[in-house]
Amino acid sequence: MKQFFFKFVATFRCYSTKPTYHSTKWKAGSKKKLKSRNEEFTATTKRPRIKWTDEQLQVLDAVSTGKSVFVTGSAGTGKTALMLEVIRRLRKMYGKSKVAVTASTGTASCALHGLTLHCFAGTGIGDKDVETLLLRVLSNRWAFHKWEKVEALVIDECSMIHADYFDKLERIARSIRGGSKVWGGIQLVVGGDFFQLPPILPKQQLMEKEFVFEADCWNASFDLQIELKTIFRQSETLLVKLLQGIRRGEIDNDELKILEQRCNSTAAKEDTSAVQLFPRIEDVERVNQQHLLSLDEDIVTYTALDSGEKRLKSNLKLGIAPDQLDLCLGARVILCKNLDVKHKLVNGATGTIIDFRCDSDNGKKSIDPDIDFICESGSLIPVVKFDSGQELEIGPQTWSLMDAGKIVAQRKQIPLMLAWALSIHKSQGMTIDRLRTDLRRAFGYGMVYVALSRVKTLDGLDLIGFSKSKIKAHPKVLQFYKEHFL
Ligand SMILES: Nc1ncnc2c1ncn2[C@@H]1O[C@H](COP(=O)(O)OP(=O)(O)OP(=O)(O)O)[C@@H](O)[C@H]1O
Repeated sequence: MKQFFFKFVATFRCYSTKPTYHSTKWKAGSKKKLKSRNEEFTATTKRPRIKWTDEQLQVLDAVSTGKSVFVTGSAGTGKTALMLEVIRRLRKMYGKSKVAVTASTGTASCALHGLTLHCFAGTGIGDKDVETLLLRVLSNRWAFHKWEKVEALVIDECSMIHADYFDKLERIARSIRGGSKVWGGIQLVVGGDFFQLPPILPKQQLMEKEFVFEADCWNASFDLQIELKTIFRQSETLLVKLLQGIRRGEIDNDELKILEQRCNSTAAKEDTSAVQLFPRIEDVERVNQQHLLSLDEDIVTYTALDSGEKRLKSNLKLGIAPDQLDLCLGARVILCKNLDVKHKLVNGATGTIIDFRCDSDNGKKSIDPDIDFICESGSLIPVVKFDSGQELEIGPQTWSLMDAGKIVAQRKQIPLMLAWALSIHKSQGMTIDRLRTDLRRAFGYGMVYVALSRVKTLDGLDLIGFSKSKIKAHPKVLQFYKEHFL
């Protein structure tokens, strides 16, 4: 039986940028000598310099003076970029171990190198009453200790958190830490846009309160609630205006005509480099599998290698490298880890598999030896030609769940995913150059806005199954923004 020996792998610190898709077509050509191995790239990772806007500076100042802040804003206003700076400053203020970095989803928590909120809280999915959840935390030394000592709690993508769960966490924090202060005195920094995807409620669970801003403790939780207004992802005035209308569920006939012109363009249909977004995961898997099989090449399978504390391993499955990855020559892929920010080899960079190399081909073993356990077809390392032009062997990478500066669980896998299609849920937070989205099965609020707000230009957008009725903003969300930010 293959055995996995836990081995510490020095994980490099990457500045996590939001994924950006590049849609330049891969042109087949002569295979150039590979420029570098992954390891050589890791040293060059740098934090990009950002000139913060006045609104962003207001947030940073408030955070630096110990205030609790809620930051909202349209897609692409820099909420996550700001969160990364907030985290850096909080860590300077309190020390790394006293700042908990979390998000509502696995993907969002990975972008911040944090944990999911549920994982941090130690509550499980949080569906029990608060007394039961509190007992659960009290009997979990790890979780209890964290609640006791944390000074600042960062929560990103809060639009997907239930009001009820937020209230329960506040009660837990107060009970464990004592005193009468809201959240037991923890400084909160929460980010998200309620016009994007809402919380997913179990079918049988029709709750009176749904959005986290309806939580009883919401207003008392913050010293400052602020909406960022400057949009960075798009610069075309027309597109910005269009997206603002879609966000609020109101578009006029002229805007509708512009969107109808983006429907089913033949050029886009033929552009295989465009990323396809679907509301449902079944469609994503179907399209990716169809494309993979249509290439009629040998499939090479990679299975993730997990280690660490058992109760945390399930978190490794959320939003990062897949459990199983099937690749073949010609497969369209995206990177799901930052390898080198400076050279644009970042989470979300797209490319095509052009080769598989056996690690012993070049006479010396230089890629992680765990490739033997990950690759079922004999230590084959995929070679990707990125749309930016670079060719690179992609060896296994390590994802670590960190808590208070310590590694608590790890996954090793090839940092790639199939990229012909993605779910709209997965795309929240991404920037995509060339996008095709099939909205026929779109459901609920915010979905059309999330899908369309990924593109940077109107030219990069192709729509299928679009109709005005799919553009919907939740009345409670409209009311919340009217009360707080207009
Ligand atoms: N002050 C700034 N100046 C220039 N660019 C900025 C600034 N703030 C953020 N950005 C850039 O804007 C882009 C969008 O930022 P980011 O992804 O953080 O937005 P977001 O509000 O989190 O979007 P979404 O709601 O879709 O997740 C990123 O490329 C980011 O680096």
